[in-house]
Amino acid sequence: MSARIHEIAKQYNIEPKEMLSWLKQQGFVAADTKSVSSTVSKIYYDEIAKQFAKPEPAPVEVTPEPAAPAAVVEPARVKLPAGVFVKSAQDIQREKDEAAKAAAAARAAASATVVSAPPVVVPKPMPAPAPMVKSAPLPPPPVSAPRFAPAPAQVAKPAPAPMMRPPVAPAPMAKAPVAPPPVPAARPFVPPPSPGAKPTSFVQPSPTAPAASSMTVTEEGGVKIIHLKPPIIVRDFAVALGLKPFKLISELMEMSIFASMNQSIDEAVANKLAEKHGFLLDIKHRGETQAPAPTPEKVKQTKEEKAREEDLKNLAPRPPVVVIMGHVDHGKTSLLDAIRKANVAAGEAGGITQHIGAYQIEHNNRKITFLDTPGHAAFTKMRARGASVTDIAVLVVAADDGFMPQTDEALKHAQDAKVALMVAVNKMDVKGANLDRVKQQMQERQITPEDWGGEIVTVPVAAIKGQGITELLEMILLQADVLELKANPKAEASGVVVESEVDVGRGPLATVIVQRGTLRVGDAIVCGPHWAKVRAMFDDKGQNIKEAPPSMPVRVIGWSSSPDSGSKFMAVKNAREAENLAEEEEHRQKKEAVSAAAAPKDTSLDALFANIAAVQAKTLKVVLKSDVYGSVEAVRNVLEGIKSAKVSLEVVSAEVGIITKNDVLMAAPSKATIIGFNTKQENGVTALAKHHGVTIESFEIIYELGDRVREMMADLLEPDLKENKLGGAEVRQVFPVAKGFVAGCLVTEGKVNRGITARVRRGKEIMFEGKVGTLRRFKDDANEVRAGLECGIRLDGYDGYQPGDRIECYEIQKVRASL
Ligand SMILES: Nc1nc2c(ncn2[C@@H]2O[C@H](COP(=O)(O)OP(=O)(O)OP(=O)(O)O)[C@@H](O)[C@H]2O)c(=O)[nH]1
Repeated sequence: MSARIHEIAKQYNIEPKEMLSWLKQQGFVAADTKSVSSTVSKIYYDEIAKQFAKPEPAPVEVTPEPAAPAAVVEPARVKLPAGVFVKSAQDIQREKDEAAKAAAAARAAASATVVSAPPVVVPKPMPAPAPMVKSAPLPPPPVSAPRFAPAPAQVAKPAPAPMMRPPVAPAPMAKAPVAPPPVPAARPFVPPPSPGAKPTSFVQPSPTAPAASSMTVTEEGGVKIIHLKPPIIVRDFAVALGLKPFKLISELMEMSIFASMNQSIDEAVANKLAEKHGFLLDIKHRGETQAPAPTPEKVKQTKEEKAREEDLKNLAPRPPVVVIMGHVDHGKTSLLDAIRKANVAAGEAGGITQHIGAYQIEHNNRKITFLDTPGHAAFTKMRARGASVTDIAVLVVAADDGFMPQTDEALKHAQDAKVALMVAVNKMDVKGANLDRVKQQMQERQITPEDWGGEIVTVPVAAIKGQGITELLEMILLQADVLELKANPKAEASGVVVESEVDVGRGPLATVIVQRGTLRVGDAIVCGPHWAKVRAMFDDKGQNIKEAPPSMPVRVIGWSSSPDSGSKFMAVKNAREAENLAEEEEHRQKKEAVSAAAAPKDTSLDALFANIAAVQAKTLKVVLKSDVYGSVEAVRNVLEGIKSAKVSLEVVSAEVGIITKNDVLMAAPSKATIIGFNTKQENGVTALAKHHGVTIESFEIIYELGDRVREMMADLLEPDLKENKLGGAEVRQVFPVAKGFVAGCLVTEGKVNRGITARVRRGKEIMFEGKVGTLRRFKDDANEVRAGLECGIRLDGYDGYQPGDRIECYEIQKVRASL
């Protein structure tokens, strides 16, 4: 609703032009307004009233009411100039309602700051506003509406509601409880066009509202942060909070804070509101340098710090994870078996032992986890992937053999991995067992046994007889105590994949060891480019379990594909997130592979020749299949260990599973050999392989596999020729015969055969090489003449024998070339 300028001017007895120019000056009408018939928005009525109302008693009177806060202007009690303004009954009712609402709000404002309000408010029109303190004891009287009530009839619905003013704003009409400072009537009203200065503007945006503030909202680690600089303007703040400004205003009112859309609120209030709506405030004051936005690393670091703090609160002891390493045949497997048999965890007896890559036993009511893939291949592979699942390494040394090359290798791996080391001297029962010699060797390697003044716990055992097992386990537990192994079982699960395989019925399976948190059926986990929704979990006895706490090895079902042993896994929010993360990782790996392939190549001549040589070099191509992922890795390691300058080895594929017809079809074009390790063949594979000329070799012992592959590689080379001496004879006489001459000889070594290759040697010089065409014993032909006997020998095509010559008989053997 609005009134025309001349009408307003008339009301205040002011020249319309004067009124127009003042309105323009205040920005209440457009600067180019020329006509006094133009209208003025009712939102300015209050300001106009403040400026032009006379100090004399107003034509509007509000009957004072004893309950001051309810200083509601009863329209019925307002004396209106007769005949000027006509209101319908509904209008009056509405005005009543609105007035009541405003009064209620005003009461709330007053009650927030005032204990008892003065009983009466006489809304005398004050010529100029006496700025009210924030704790204005009285709600502002409904001045503006009654003032404009006499406005011309075309103001169909005059601004009726006596709006309460925000306590922070000047309360122009409210009588101060003490004495309102006398204000000169003509004092010009200088309302800053700023929003906060317009007491009634809190429900109407001011035309001169400040430009949109620089509030920005960011999200870091799931927390929404509003970055802003004061002043905190209600409207902008509402936008940042995602609220309608009116909603925020009403929330402010609930807090007894009355602010218009364009007013500012203080930081404490903003903080409370932000908190209520789940935001954090980042307030930058002037002069403060804007802190750089946190980097993803920073966010990650903060998250990790949080996780660490969380862990510290919930740390609980966890069982040690032990690996057994040592030289071949020193008894690693026997020791693992002995430990397992002797110490089945209570209540688990009767379960069927499953090889899942790790098992857990109980000793003295405490659990110990053993990785049951003996040897260091799996261990090193895990380390290569950055996984350090092992706490203690037990180095097995046979008491009769002592330290051997692989013992040293295993020792180096354990030391590199910085795991706690213990030595089990095995085979103490065999003849020739020498514990002291082993200890001596330990000392030489700077791993002095405890009882020799060093730090390395050394336990003599006889795995095959089960002797010393208890002591070994006790020592392991003692070592675990020293290490103070702890983990937070309450965290989200994370850990390491120990082994994986593909089961025909159940799909990919993987044994994992939880390192932190507890893994539960139903959890979603991600492991590099693989993910799983845990459908079921089994322990090493094949028993179904629902939860796996830290250090517990479990076989997990529900994988999208076979994860790599040694890779780390972690639980995430849900399957969708797991799948997304796995996809991202797959994409990243592919990209990495593509960019590596596209990397500039060495184009030097040397490189060119090296390439030509490489092309010419023979290559043995291998398609590898194995029962479990751990074995694939182990076999691959063995194969990669075969080095040759003459033949190279190319593993076309290395997968878990049985040998299938597909493998044959894949191997055929590249003439690859299929190598199976501990795995079977699909029906019909043999026939298909024969048809395509594909060789399949199966092994159960890894060293045999290595040897055979070496042979196959060597077979690709041209064989080496080796002379095999069969016999020798000395020429004593030369006899003429019909066709030439025969050498009369004494066989001095081996034997001489007819048809064999021989050479005639005179001193160091070879006179002739050819076949033995004639071999006679006396006058008879002979096939073979042995050492010590005389005979006649003639080589086809040669007659130049002389007494004293030597006839050497030999054969050329083809032997496999060496790599
Ligand atoms: N007398 C005796 N023989 C043992 C003992 N421990 C193991 N053996 C024998 O030593 C041989 C090798 O034992 P394994 O347990 O297979 O040794 P390993 O280190 O696992 O061997 P690889 O798996 O080939 O590396 C087997 O014939 C065992 O019977 C022991 O305490 N006393």
